[in-house]
Amino acid sequence: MIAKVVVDVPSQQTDRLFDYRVPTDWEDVVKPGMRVVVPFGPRTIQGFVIELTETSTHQKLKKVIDILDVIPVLTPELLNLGDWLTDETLSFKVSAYHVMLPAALRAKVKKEVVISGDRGKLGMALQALFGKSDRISWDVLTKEHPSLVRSVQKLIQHEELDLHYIVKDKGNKKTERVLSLVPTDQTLDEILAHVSPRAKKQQDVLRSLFDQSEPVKTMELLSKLNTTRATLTPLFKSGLVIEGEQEVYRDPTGGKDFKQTKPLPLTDKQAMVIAPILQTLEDNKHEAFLVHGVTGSGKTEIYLQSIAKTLDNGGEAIVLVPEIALTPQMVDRFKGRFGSKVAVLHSGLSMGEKYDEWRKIHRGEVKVVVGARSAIFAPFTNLGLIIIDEEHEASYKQEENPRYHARDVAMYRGRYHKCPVILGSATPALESFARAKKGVYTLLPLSERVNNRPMPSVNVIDMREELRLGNRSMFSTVLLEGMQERLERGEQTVLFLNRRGYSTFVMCRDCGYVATCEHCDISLTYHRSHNQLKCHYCGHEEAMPQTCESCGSEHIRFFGTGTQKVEEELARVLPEARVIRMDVDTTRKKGAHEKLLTSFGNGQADILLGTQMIAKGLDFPKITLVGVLAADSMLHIPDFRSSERTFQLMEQVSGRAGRHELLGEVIIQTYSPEHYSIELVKSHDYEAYFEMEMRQRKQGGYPPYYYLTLLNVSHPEITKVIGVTEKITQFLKRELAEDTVILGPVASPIARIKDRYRYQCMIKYKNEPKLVSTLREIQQHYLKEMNQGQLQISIDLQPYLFM
Ligand SMILES: Nc1ncnc2c1ncn2[C@@H]1O[C@H](COP(=O)(O)OP(=O)(O)OP(=O)(O)O)[C@@H](O)[C@H]1O
Ligand SMILES: [Zn+2]
Ligand SMILES: [Zn+2]
Repeated sequence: MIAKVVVDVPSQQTDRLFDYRVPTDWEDVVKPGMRVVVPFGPRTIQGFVIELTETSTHQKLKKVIDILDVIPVLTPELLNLGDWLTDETLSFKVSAYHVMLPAALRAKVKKEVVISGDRGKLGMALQALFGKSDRISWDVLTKEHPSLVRSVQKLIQHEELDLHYIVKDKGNKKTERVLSLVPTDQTLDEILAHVSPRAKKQQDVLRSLFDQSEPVKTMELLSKLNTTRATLTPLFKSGLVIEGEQEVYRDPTGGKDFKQTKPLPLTDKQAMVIAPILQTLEDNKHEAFLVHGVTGSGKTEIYLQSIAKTLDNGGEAIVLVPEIALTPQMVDRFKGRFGSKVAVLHSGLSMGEKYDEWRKIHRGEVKVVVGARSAIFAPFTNLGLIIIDEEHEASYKQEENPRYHARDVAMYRGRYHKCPVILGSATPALESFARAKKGVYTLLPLSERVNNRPMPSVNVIDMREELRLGNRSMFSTVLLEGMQERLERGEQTVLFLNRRGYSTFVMCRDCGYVATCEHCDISLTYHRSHNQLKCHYCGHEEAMPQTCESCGSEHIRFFGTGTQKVEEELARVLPEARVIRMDVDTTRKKGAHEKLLTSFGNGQADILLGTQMIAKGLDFPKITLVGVLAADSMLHIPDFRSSERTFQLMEQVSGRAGRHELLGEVIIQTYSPEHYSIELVKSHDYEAYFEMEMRQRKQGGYPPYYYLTLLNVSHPEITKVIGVTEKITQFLKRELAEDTVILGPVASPIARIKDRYRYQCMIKYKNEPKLVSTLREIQQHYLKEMNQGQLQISIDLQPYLFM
């Protein structure tokens, strides 16, 4: 038997299948989707078995050296998906498979086969191999007793044996020690007779264990009986008690209890929206829905009840939430409804915790996954529903290879499993809403808040006018009065500072010199806590200069507004207000995010001040005022989506106000009050915004009217970068269709990062059948230079970042 293997070397030359002979003993063991170890040149490396065949066109095949899994880590569906992903994103096959798996599986792992059931079921040969021990090394098994692997695999499937991973790094599974009596048919009195009647504690241990059918945690028993390990030693010696290890799942929610919630009776509007979704679940068919529901319209309850129906049908569900919105409050809503059937995957988990969550999915122990982007690859085999909340979020696009969008993967899996995909948002991506209008997605509008609670009123303040009236503070008069009022009434304020593209840079007031990073063409950010300047691209740090580097003036100051500065200003103008600040600096510690939010929810603060991370998911009844400082800071980023992002963010932030009984008010401070992306937030009119923005996109030739591809070239030498980009542009112009637009070569908006110059070229097209093959040709042409030299060419077929 021949295994066709993708080896773990992400490069162009190795991006194909290699044939290896499967040792006869393992012909029944090896399955597609398993990881194996194979010889490759002088080394041995990991690989994925993709296919098994009987024949090979090659003579003299090398053999598979080791197998790393007993149950394939990639299902047949995921193997196909990997193929598709490779084509869609022009990435290497092995990168596509790796993105679907937890990082812990990449680490070098020692494994042990451990007896978890009845020793008697093992058969003679295995019993002999285990001897008195309850475990054997996987290496010893596969290297010295390859013929026993098949029976071990079967026994693992029947849960008589278990495979334990001993990872040296953090991906380790946690185990705890457990005690049990050595099986015997003696009565309790007979067992007790083995120890001295004066050894009370030993007797207590035996008595406690006698009543138990399951092993008991050592630590718990010792503390319950108020004794120490010394008590156990004679019991081990006399062979009455044995100690083993049992896997404990690390609990990413910290062992917190969840209040069980019941489905709410749906409002009429919610009922209308959920009906067609339930129907497709009933019919087992694929359909894509776009739930366009204003903030606070009860989208989450619709998700919850759709999931409940899916589980009733025996299916599984994936819920994607943007990383930033994967707040404890959000997770609680799913755990509260579905309890231990829910696994949670997000970047805050350690490698080991992620691995544990993934294993629960792989073993079918959970039915629902709530997670960020990569949770879309959850290895469910009976997927019944996929939900993407806040579907407009840019974080659903991965910005490294494979550069996939989770929405596309969701549609692929939805078609494969014949199940519905729900996209939900108050402010859908322009592309999605356009598709819904064309009927590609079924549009389900929810235009009112639950129980007809009004949308918050929005007041746009022109900060230029404030300045003219002599107000130099960062708070407009209206906002300051608004916050004062909330303080008096015991209500809460959320202050949002839009930091994207607007950092605290250092500038000389005399000559206008701006401190920039010496490796990157980007201004340095001032960090007050260490009085330091930091580059957010390469991490370079330097001390805050005393004098201007360019003219020597001492009038060098930092500009712009950071959360710390706002906090200081608040302390000055509203000294009695209790403020919680949430930004990268205050939430770095694990659990800090949750702590801050909980104390705000408990009313321990009057003002919550923060960046993007407070824009979503907050649902607190006492928030009646939302203030936005510098709404337009993002508008000037050179990106055709900057206006769309501004509108989406303003709507999201506004949505935090007045979600319950109390009325909400929003105050937006801006220097561009007339811009439609800010103006239209006043009326919360998404459709009007959509029409305006679509006109702009049509004019500029941007999505959804055109498709885009972005090619980025970088190298330490500028002449090299320009030369290569120029050649590529010429080639593209020759090869691609007449009406395809090719822009470039131009310097990237950030023209240098980490001492590498960056140039780009953009392709705009409507229909370009030759695109992928042409791009592959370019990759092939520069193959050697990219592998051996300093040249990098990255290709993004669906760019979201233009820096
Ligand atoms: N049928 C219902 N009956 C009573 N209350 C409901 C119902 N559905 C939802 N709610 C409540 O209304 C509030 C808003 O609902 P939810 O958070 O689901 O809205 P959403 O559309 O997801 O909002 P956002 O997009 O702003 O996050 C919540 O407090 C929720 O508990
Ligand atoms: Zn830098
Ligand atoms: Zn100067």
